[in-house]
Amino acid sequence: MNDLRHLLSLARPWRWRMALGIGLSVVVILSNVTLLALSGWFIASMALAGVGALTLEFFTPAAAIRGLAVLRTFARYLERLVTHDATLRLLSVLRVWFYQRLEPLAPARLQGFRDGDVLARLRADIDSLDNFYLRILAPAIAGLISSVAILGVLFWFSPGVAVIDGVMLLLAGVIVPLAVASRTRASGHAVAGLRAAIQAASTDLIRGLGELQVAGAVARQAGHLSLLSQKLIAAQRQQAWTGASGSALSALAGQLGMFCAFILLVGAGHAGGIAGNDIVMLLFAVLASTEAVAALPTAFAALGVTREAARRIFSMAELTPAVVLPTRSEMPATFDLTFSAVTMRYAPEQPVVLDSLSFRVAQGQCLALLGPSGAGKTTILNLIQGFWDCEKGEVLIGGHAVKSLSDEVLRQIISVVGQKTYLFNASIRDNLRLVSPDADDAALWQALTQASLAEEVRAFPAGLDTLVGELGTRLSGGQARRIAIARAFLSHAPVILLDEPTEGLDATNTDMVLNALKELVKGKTTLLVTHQIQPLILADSRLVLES
Ligand SMILES: Nc1ncnc2c1ncn2[C@@H]1O[C@H](COP(=O)(O)OP(=O)(O)OP(=O)(O)O)[C@@H](O)[C@H]1O
Repeated sequence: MNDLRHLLSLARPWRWRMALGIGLSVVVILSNVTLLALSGWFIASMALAGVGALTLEFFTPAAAIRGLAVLRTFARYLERLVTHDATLRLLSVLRVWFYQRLEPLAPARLQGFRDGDVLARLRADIDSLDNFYLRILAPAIAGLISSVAILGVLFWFSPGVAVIDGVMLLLAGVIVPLAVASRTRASGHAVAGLRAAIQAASTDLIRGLGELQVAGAVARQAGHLSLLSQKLIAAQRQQAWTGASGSALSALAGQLGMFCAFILLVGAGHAGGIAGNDIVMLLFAVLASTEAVAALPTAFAALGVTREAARRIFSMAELTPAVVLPTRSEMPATFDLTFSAVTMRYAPEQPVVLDSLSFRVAQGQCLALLGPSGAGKTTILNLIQGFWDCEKGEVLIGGHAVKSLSDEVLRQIISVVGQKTYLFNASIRDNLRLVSPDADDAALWQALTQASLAEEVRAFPAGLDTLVGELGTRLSGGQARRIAIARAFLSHAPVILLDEPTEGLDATNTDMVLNALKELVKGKTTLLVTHQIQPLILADSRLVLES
């Protein structure tokens, strides 16, 4: 329930809009009940007037019936407009709010989650929260207010009928929905979990299709996905069945209430306590009053999914980032890089990766980091980028501790060229503008020339508009690497981190990349991680780490 309360606190800015939606729902329910009751009364009165048992002025009730029909249609339209508007506004803000909380968690805190799972939280779980106000909170509050109003009016006519209707509303609007919610709690958890598992398995299937095909494992992965889908269908079917059974029970309670009221009212009618047309009106009112609570059983069937979705979102959003960087900081005046007695481990129970490591890279110099696999070279790059914090010691840029610099400053002063450059499925222009959104074509061509890529891009029919494909699959490995170098030129970052910049490239591409990097690192403080010999021509000095 805490998660749902948290959700409500995020919805505070729209509380008046939400209250208006609930108010309009009450108007719809009450106009419907009144319309049916008044129509029943009117028809019965007309019949009695027809046999001369009653004289009737029929203009006023006929006009009221027309007025109520118009009111209920108009109020229903407005209610849909206002409640959906409030819900969509809440969801859009929630998505941005969640993304803003995710960003500082990457990459350190998100490594324990599968990509598909994070995506499912951002998309499907947030979508599930539309149930909360639209299908659960608003109908429940509107149902409560309308029920009290209906029972008040019934009590004025006949306390006995009010008691019968009260019991019926309690049964249909409280007991049945609560029973439905408790029966669907487990399947609700399962639905949210299975949706995330399906998202993760589909991501694996699409991303690893090449490997799966080579290993002949596509059918196995597809079978796993199909199994998860069947489980999801079974869980959703169970929810739908329970919700539908709840609705049937609620409707039955309504009919039962009307039957009991009928027996009571016919008895009262015989005793002369109540007129025939009023009996019909009250019976119709009892029957129509089920509308106040009719939506609740199916709504409460969705409560489990909604609660689980809220739990999954808030439990991730409440994680503390591995490093909390300040929101603002000054820009260092110089850009030398210092590790001062740095001791680092990834978790308290894990072994030490760096043990009292100290070194300094003077501004404009390039230091090559060498050492066996697992010695901690990538860890050093992670610390400089502010992705992780060290246990002891300090990492400084221009005399400022990295963790005292804001995220914005760090991203401005550091540029990374690694073997795994993420390219978006967009044009070359858009991929370059990622680091410099305002760069014009002249600046982009200059960066491409500096990265030794301009000639090849000119040769593409679409030039800068060439689409690079998913993860840059339409470019060669060397071209993708040189896009990363062009980005580094565009960013003008004074600190360059090179992580295996020529790994996996053939001799020609290695030469081209190294020529571009020679230009890039001129005058910049550079840290080069490599297992290869050729990139060492970039380095002014070397540091060999022991395993
Ligand atoms: N995110 C992480 N969580 C936990 N342990 C990690 C993490 N990243 C690296 N390690 C561990 O830290 C140690 C150093 O890893 P690191 O990647 O820094 O080595 P490396 O020198 O860059 O290796 P390689 O040359 O193979 O890339 C390894 O034992 C590794 O298992």
